[in-house]
Parts: sequence; C-alpha cells; structure tokens
Amino acid sequence: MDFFKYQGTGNDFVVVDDRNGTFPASNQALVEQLCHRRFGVGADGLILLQKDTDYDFRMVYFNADGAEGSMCGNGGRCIVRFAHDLGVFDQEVRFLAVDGEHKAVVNADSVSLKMSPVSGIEDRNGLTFLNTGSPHVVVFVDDLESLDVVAEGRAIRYSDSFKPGGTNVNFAQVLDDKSVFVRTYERGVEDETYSCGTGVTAVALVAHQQVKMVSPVMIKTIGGNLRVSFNHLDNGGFDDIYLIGPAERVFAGTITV
Ligand SMILES: N[C@H](CCC[C@H](N)C(=O)O)C(=O)O
Repeated sequence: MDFFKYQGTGNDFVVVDDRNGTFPASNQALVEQLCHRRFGVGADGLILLQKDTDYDFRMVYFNADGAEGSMCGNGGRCIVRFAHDLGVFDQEVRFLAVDGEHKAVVNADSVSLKMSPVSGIEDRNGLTFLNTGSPHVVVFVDDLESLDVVAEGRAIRYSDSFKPGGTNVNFAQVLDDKSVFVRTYERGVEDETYSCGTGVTAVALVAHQQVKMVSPVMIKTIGGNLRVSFNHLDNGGFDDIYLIGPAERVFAGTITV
C-alpha cells in the first residue's frame, strides 16, 4: 500500500489515498502500528482521503492510538495539501470531516482552513473548556518553557470533569499583544505534540475573551507558527474561524501489509 507523510508545524501524519475504499479502517492495531515511531512509519495520526458524493473529498482521521479521533486542524490542512498535490482541486476546496463541512484555500506556502463555528467558552470546575471540533482545555501560564506539559496535561486529561471522553490540554503564554506561545498535551497521542491545530484555535478564541487579543492572533508552537482569525458573535460564540499556516509533504513510501 502506498502512503505519504505530511506535516503541519510539526504535527505529523501518515496519509493514504483511500478513494477506492480499501483501507482496513476498522483495524485499530494496524493504524496504531503504522503511527508507532519505532515499529512503524511514525506519526501523531493517520488520515484517509476518501471519496464523497457531495464534497470534493472526505477526511477520516485516526489518532496515533488507532481510534478514530475528533477533528484535527493540522491534519485538515495536511489532507488539503495532499488533495491539492493529487490534483483533486485547483485553489479552493470543500470537504467533509467528522465535525461537518470545511472549506480551505491553498497557497504556495500555507493552507487556510475554515474551522467549525464554536458555540461558546465554558468554565468547567475552574478550567476553561471549549470545543473547536475537538475538546480543549486552555490554561494560561507565566513560564511555558519550563512547564512539565505531559504531567500537568495528563492530570487534566484524565480528571473527573472530562470523563469519559477526556480532553486535549493546551498551555499558553502571552508573548505580546498579538501573539501567544502554545504547548499541547494531545488526547489519543497521550503525549505532547509539536503543534495542535484545533488546540491553537481554542487558545486564540480564549485569548480574545480573557486577554482581549484581537483577530488575527499569532501563535508560536514548538513546530512553527500559525495564525488564527475569527469573528466573535454577540451570543458568545465564534464563526468565520480560519487556521492558517504551512502544511507539506515529507516523503512517500510503500507499506508492506
Ligand atoms: N492534532 C489535532 C487534534 C487531534 C485531536 C485529537 N487529539 C482528539 O482529541 O481526538 C489538531 O491539529 O487539531
């Protein structure tokens, strides 16, 4: 089976053209093995590009643990770049993911992905929580460099407030009046990743609400820079949310299964 490796700000994915629908998607052990960094290709997740009758394509996303995940923002940008590389569309595309319709625009060095509208930001037992296609907690800290993201993130991810599904956990430090540094503990990878697209989207919206940052918010992650623009609605929700940044092919190969 042919596969490709893509990365978006260091969030990396095994990507498969499954337009013929033959990938064994219910084989969780296979997906987990392909994502394993010692026994497999190595990735934070695996994405299938499938056919859809009403859209240009359909995105099916699995976390590194092999289970189908909720929406993945960086993965969305990568699958858009992949579809563009395959010649599925020219510049603008409309596709279906687990959280519904997405539109995207491709440029030479960036992919702009329209995210699902967000209904609001809630306080859950003292923690700021919102769903940007995936569930996210956002915690602002003063010294992100030295924070133990895995230990602190894991404690929140498995805490009673977020059972049974759990949550992704983002730690953010304000850098100046328009930029934030973000580190994320990702559910389903069960580790810190270099960047999380739905996570930095969540941070930008919370930064607007809590720190009065205006759109677009510039985000620094370990794997590079992203930009999030949005429109704040009177009812506390957000729409016209765009996640913008690089997404590129790293290599192509063949898996023997
Ligand atoms: N890395 C992804 C998030 C994956 C979400 C996953 N960890 C889950 O909660 O199922 C992103 O760029 O948005």
